[in-house]
Amino acid sequence: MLSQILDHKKTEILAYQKPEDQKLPKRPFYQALKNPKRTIGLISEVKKASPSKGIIKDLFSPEIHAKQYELGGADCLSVLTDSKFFKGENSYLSLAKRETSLPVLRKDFIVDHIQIEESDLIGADAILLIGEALDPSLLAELYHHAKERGMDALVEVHSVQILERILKEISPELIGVNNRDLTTFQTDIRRAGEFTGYIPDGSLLVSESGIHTKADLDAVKEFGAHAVLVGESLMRHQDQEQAIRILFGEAE
Ligand SMILES: O=C(O)c1ccccc1NCC(=O)[C@H](O)[C@H](O)COP(=O)(O)O
Repeated sequence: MLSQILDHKKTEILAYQKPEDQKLPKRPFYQALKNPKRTIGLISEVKKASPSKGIIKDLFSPEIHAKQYELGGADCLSVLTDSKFFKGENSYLSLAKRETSLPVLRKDFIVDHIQIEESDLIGADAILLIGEALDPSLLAELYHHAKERGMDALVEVHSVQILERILKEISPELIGVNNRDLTTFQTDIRRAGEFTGYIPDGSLLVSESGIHTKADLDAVKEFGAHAVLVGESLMRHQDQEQAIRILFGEAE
C-alpha cells in the first residue's frame, strides 16, 4: 500500500499548482509537545477515511472536529490532506487551523521539495517525513527545507534499522514510531519499546496509530513515549472533546 500511495504522489507532483498563500502565522509544534497539557502530549488527528479502515467519519467537518479537539485539551492537531487514499484536502488544514489556536501537522506523504512549499503556503506548522518512504539523504534535505520555512518535522519510522540510517544524517527533534506496519496494516502498540536506547537525548518520541484506550496510553508511556498521535479512535466518537476525556480516563 505504501508504494501505491508513493507512486500516486509522484503523479500529483507532476500536476502541482502552487496554492494561494493562506497567510497563517506559524505556531510552535515541537514546543507544544515538549510542554504538554497532560502527562503525555496529544496530537489529535482530523481523519475522514483511511486505506485500512475505509470511511471512519460520515458526517465530517474539519472545523468542528478541530474545535472539539482543542476544547478536549489536545496539544496539537494533525490533518490528513491526501485526497485519494484518505479523502483529505489541503483546505481542511487551513480551516482547522483558522478554527483553533493549536499548531497543526500536515499528514501527507512528502517526497519532493515542492510539497514543503505547499505545506508552508496552506498553513502547516509541521510536516511528516516517513523514513520507510525516503532515502535518508533526501529526508535530511526535506527536514532542513521545512525548518528554513519555519516548520517542524515529525520524522516517522517503523523499524530501528531505518532510524539508525536517518540518525547518521540528522538528529530529529520529533521521532514518530508508527505502530502500524504500512505494508500489512497490522498495529502493535508495543512497537516503541523496540526503540529503547535509540532515541537521541533531546528528541521527543511520539507513538503513532492504533491507540484506543487509557491502558494503551499508559503502555506507550511505559515504553518511553512523550506524546501520542491518535486518529481513528477519537474520530469514531460523536463528540471529539468527550472522546479525548474518555481516552485520558477523565470521563466515561
Ligand atoms: O491509517 C491507515 O490506514 C494508513 C495506511 C497507510 C499509510 C498510513 C496510514 N495512516 C497514517 C497514520 O499514520 C495514522 O493516520 C495516524 O498515525 C493515526 O492512526 P490511528 O489512530 O490508528 O487512526
